[in-house]
Amino acid sequence: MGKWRIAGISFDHMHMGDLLRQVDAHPEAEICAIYDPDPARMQAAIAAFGLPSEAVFTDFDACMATAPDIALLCAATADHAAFAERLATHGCHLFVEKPFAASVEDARRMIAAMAGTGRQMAINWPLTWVPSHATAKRLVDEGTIGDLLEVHYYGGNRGPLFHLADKVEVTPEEVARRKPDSWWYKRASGGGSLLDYLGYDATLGTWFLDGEAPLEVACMVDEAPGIEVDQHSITLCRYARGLSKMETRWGTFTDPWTTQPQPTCVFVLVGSNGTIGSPDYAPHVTLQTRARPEATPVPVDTLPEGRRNGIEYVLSCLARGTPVGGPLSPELSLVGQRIVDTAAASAREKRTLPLVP
Ligand SMILES: OC[C@H]1O[C@](O)(CO)[C@@H](O)[C@@H]1O
Repeated sequence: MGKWRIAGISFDHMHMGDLLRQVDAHPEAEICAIYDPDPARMQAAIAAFGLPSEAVFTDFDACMATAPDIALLCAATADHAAFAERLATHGCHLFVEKPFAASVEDARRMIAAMAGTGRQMAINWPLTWVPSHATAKRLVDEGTIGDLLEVHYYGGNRGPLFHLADKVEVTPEEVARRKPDSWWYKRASGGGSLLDYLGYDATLGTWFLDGEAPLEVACMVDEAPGIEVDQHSITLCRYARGLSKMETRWGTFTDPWTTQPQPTCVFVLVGSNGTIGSPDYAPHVTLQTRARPEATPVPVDTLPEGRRNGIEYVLSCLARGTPVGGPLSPELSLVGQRIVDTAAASAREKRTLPLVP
């Protein structure tokens, strides 16, 4: 078989540049087309990957006429469902960059659109491929900390406009210039830290908990004057096994991939026989067990080929004809989306709510 032909649809989310880099680096894949209504937003990718003008489109249908095997979707969150419905008619697999959707209803529209096409949909959560979190999941699955009882997460960054693809930094002056027009700060586009980040915590949390869903959810968001979206949210989830909490923040003191801020961006997993601390991008996780209660660093695993990033993983599943699993599966991501929707409703109504169906 020839190479997987992959089209990049929409450059709203800066991760399009990172995903195209993963495609470009993959020996069995090639970028066949990119699409965005605004040519300026595609310039960096055109230059980085030497894309010819025939592969660059400002018209969606013309782009899809290249008949890609896989479409990568990096649209504003509120546009995921409409794009998925259009893409599903083109017979390609769909790779959606996080988050899943703006609502459970939209997520189910996406699942319904892809059902019966014979093609797969994957929702990529990049933190899945961070070695510390993958190592934490392995340790949980191996029973190292006994039964998992609590998941705690603090996640975020200085704000979505402070970096571009490849984590290229943007100056505070440029951030201030872009902020008034940016989709990230518009409610109707699916902006805000809760929609951007809670899906991470909720979906990876559900992965650590082997798919178990909470019973009820309570959430509070900040209300900054002059900003219509939240930049900080704290969510409590009551599971049959106890309480977990998930916090999202745009406005961390530093970006965790440059210098870990305080509070640390981290998953803390508490089990019946131990605990694991897994900071984003850390070279080791910290393990406590009953036999060895002192905090012990465990070097992170080297992720094997096929599991080093979302593109590698999805291509390896497609090559083997197996369904995508873990956090990338629509089933698990839908549980995360149900937590996100319940949290958003809880914050609006200022009360605890049962998990939405
Ligand atoms: O907050 C904006 C974006 O920044 C990241 O943390 C890293 O690129 C993404 O996961 C998030 O969607």
